[in-house]
Amino acid sequence: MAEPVLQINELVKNFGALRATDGVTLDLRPGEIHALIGPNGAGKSTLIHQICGTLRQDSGTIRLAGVDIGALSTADRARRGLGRTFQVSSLVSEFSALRNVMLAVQAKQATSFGFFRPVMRDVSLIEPAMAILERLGLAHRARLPAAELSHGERRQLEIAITLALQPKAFLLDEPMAGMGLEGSKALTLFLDGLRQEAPILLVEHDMDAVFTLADRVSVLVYGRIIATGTAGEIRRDPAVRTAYLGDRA
Ligand SMILES: Nc1ncnc2c1ncn2[C@@H]1O[C@H](COP(=O)(O)OP(=O)(O)OP(=O)(O)O)[C@@H](O)[C@H]1O
Repeated sequence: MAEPVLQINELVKNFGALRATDGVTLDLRPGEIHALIGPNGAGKSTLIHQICGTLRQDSGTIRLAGVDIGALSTADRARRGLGRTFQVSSLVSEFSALRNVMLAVQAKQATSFGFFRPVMRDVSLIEPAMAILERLGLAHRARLPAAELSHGERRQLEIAITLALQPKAFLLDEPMAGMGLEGSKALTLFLDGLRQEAPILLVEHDMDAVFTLADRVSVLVYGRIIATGTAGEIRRDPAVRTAYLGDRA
């Protein structure tokens, strides 16, 4: 079996007496979408925060492409190839959609080549940034300030920015939230192709998207993974049905 791109081992995080993640072990293999589901308060966000470094784990390890990143800053983890979208927007709202993506393209070039140039004067950033906006169906909105985009378009723009950074693994935290039916369908189709570029750890409440996309699903309940398997296996798992899915399976 291929080496995992991301390997999380026995991760623990306590908030006082509450154990929010309780020995979580999971991996992300090349080319896959691994969905993480579970009820509200199960510890999904806490886990994502630990992987990307905004929260430090109490114990356990996080390896990206074989390297232990568990003690690195958030920025260093991103530089090493952890591509994360946030539940809370990371866009510069007064900048155009295009300029937001150009900044990300430039940030990637700067880590690769070690220098910065003024963004808007750098025409070499426009073409790759426009190509990414086109892939997300946002090219026609390129010149609008991010603040004027719809909620769904801003979520897509965040993915565009993450894509521009050419990560080794994507961490997508509820990308379908607030997207509407058509938006969710389009994003599902897009994510289906995105896994070829880098594997995706997908935290998502939209079960249609999860069961359509995920190669594997892990179910987190009270900070522990109670099952990992294919969509079919998870749907049939009696413990999962009791703890979470019920008649949604
Ligand atoms: N900073 C914090 N301090 C104290 N408790 C926290 C903190 N962050 C999260 N928790 C608690 O940890 C548990 C896990 O919360 P978390 O937000 O990770 O769950 P979640 O699965 O992401 O939920 P949701 O699906 O609602 O986003 C909850 O009981 C929550 O109240």
